[in-house]
Amino acid sequence: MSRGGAEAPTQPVLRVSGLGKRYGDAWVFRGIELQVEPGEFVAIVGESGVGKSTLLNCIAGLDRADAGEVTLLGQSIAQLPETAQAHFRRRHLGFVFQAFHVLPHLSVAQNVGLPLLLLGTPDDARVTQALAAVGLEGLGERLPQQLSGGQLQRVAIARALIHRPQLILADEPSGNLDPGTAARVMEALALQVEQQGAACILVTHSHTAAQRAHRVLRLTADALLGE
Ligand SMILES: Nc1ncnc2c1ncn2[C@@H]1O[C@H](COP(=O)(O)OP(=O)(O)OP(=O)(O)O)[C@@H](O)[C@H]1O
Repeated sequence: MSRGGAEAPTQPVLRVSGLGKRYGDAWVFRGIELQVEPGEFVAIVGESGVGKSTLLNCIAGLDRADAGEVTLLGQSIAQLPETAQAHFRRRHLGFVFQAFHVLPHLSVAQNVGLPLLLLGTPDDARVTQALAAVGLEGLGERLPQQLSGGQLQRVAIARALIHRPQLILADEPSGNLDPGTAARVMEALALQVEQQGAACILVTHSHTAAQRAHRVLRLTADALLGE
């Protein structure tokens, strides 16, 4: 809190303006506007194929938008040199992919600890904590092939949260999970939002998962509409 009674203005974690993506002449979406504040949990829903994963990928810079701008923590990402973009993403973003992208030759603990290692701040105690938070205590020494699909999904979530990113992008993180495990995974995401003040954008088909969010937005070809 600032002195003199006035609250310091908070900067949005994410601002998306006029965002568009096309393949050839066909636009997947365009004119997308979105602002997400620290501590906000936003769910994005919409029909299959409407472009939810593509939107998330454009926000993360994993896919190049064809129109508009993405501003993360006040920084227009496209204006940074490529290596600075990669570092910025590594530091501030946590991404849970639909396909887990777990590295097969690293142990579960090494996979989860990788973001910290890449940032030059390895921390085994935090890895142990992160595994426990998603119900994988004691499984750190295993290889990914020795885990079930639902357990792998939780490895991906622990890895996305371990460096306490300011923006978490989660693409169907509870898609392959039984209802109990899905609830636990959503709890881990919600905790990160509440306790660390992170912002989270969740793409989901699950009504139950969307209920955890503060705002539910429906993606159409030319807007994100409040539900
Ligand atoms: N490389 C590509 N070339 C052409 N079209 C593509 C390509 N990749 C994706 N698309 C199209 O872009 C659209 C958006 O796909 P996307 O995966 O973002 O949708 P989604 O809303 O996440 O779908 P789902 O809910 O089924 O996961 C789809 O219609 C898809 O066919």
